Amino acid sequence: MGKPPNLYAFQGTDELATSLRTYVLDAQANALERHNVFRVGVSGGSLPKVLAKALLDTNNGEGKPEFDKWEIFFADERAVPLDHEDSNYRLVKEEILDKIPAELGKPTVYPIDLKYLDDIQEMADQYEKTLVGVFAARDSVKLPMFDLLLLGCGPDGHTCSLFPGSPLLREHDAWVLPISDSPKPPPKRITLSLPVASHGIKIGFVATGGGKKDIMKEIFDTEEGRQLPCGLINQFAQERVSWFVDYPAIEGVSFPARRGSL
Ligand SMILES: O=C1O[C@H](COP(=O)(O)O)[C@@H](O)[C@H](O)[C@H]1O
Repeated sequence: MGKPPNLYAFQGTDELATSLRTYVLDAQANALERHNVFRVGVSGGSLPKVLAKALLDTNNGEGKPEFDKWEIFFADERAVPLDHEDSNYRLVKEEILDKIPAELGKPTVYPIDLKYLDDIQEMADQYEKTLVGVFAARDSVKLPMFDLLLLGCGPDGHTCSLFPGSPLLREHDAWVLPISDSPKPPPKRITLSLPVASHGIKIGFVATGGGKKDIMKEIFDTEEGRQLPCGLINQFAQERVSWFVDYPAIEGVSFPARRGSL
């Protein structure tokens, strides 16, 4: 039995962003030492804004993101054009990519292939092929191992586009899955599978605001919550998981949180 996930709580998003920066830069340093590249999977939703605060404040602490060594993948993506308001790529581009100061370099980004907007099975297969190309042949690597996965938590406990009760949660072979009936619009999406989403060297969740407190209590304090997608990642990845939350998001949560620092 491994150690439980880490739950770090902060007064507000400024403090949260400062610690998230330290966490990301630490993951970057480890990755660059290991293989001179930093492979990161990111989510959409509320995450990119907080991540931008963490990464783009050039006056914030020691160390800097070395973006020219970053390879950015999408933990999930909606089957829409890249400039569509629902696109996770658009969100990450507008919040982060477009604002990276030139001296920090440019990351390599892997968006979905728009050729397959009408065939999400093919879109998922192609994104999986992209991962295979980067993480080495599927036969030799059972699962791709991201250096860092940065995930969100929906108010129903979903993460990536893995929703509570979805049959996709039982998929153990594919790396990337299509979903055509997402309960949250838009319905057509692709997502990393649960085994891949649980397999990062580090997995950081960000959840902020009082709107998340009920689901945080469920995930951390109840047996049913441990079966929700976020709870399953907590179970599978244990101490490789770190949650970055603000105080309103854990109001009433009994699971011990470390407050104010990493
Ligand atoms: O639909 C999605 O929702 C989740 C959670 O979003 P949040 O706004 O509650 O943080 C997000 O992580 C995922 O990437 C997105 O496609």
